[in-house]
Amino acid sequence: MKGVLLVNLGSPDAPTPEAVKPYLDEFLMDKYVIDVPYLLRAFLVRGIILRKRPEESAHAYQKIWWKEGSPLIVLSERMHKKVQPLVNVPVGLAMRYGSMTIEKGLQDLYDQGVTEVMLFPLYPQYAMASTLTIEALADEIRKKKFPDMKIMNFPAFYNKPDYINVLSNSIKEHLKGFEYDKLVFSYHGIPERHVRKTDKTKSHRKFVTNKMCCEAGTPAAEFCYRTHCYETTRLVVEQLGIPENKYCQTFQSRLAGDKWLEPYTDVEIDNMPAKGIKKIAVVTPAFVTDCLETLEEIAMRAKEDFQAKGGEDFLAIPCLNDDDAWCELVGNWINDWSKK
Ligand SMILES: C=CC1=C(C)c2cc3[nH]c(cc4nc(cc5[nH]c(cc1n2)c(C)c5CCC(=O)O)C(CCC(=O)O)=C4C)c(C)c3C=C
Ligand SMILES: [Fe+2]
Ligand SMILES: [Fe+2]
Repeated sequence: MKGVLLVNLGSPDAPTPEAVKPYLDEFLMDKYVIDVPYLLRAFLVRGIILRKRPEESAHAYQKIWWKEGSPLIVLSERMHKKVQPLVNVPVGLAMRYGSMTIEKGLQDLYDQGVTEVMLFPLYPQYAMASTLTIEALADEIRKKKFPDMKIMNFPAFYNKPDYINVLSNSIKEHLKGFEYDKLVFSYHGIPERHVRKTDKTKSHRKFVTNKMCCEAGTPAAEFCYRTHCYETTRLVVEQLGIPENKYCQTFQSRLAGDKWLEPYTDVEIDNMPAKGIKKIAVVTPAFVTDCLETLEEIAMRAKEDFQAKGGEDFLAIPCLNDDDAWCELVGNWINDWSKK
């Protein structure tokens, strides 16, 4: 029997330093996230980052936490609940980090008689810190615990016309009645090195801000997160007919240290009021679910910084979350696969 496992990133169990610390430890000790040799990673993460970060992150989580729990988990569960009745195969939900593990998700499907799983990372664009780490862990668990199970990885959907359609319609709906000088497409950042690592053609060398690093549709672009982001932006902008001077693309949530993809969201947004850009809307298409990075970093912190610099109107566009059209689309993709 076929079945599906939807996988999102995960959250700590509570917005406290005690709960955030082990969560961040699991997250940042992942070799696909901080991709340096184990001893150096342990020194960076446990010796430096985890000394202060759990306190700071817990404080940020407290600002966005809901009565029912982490927004990312609650919204993923709502989406899961809407998708299940639309399809004829069991659908599970798991998180890459935290207590809703991929192992439990696979076990649950296995117990229902599922032997063929479609693994569905809830990320439109491919990155080793998001998609690949899910695929690698699921395969590791399969080999150890479910050797007779088959796993098929649902590919990145950053340019699928039906996804672009749903995303564009959602953006259009949220922009209704909002006059803006600039629509900012802000994607989660990654170190530039990650793009080079996943490029099997090894043709990525220099990155020039705001210029493509590889051509969409070529082998170099197959696993290029940066080009996937540019493609999502290009296709949405094309569908909505947004002129070139009315939008820009940036990357958020960088950690100190390496060179991350540019331009940086915080720097760009801070500089906008001085350039006369006083009304902005921000959309975050690297996330299908609202989370710390959209609700706190963008809708709170970026907004405050923008207004402190003289910005007037700021609209944070919600992610697709449990939007009906989005859930229907995921249901359609599952049905297309399960009927094959
Ligand atoms: C080296 C560090 C990180 C990389 C690379 C990275 C890539 C990456 N992350 C997401 C999605 C999410 N990240 C979230 C939080 C978050 N991300 C990092 C670090 C890296 N992410 C940290 C340390 C944190 C924790 C919070 C903090 O301390 O600031 C979240 C939100 C989780 C939540 O509970 O709400 C998401 C979602 C993607 C898609 C990605 C690569 C493309
Ligand atoms: Fe992240
Ligand atoms: Fe590229």
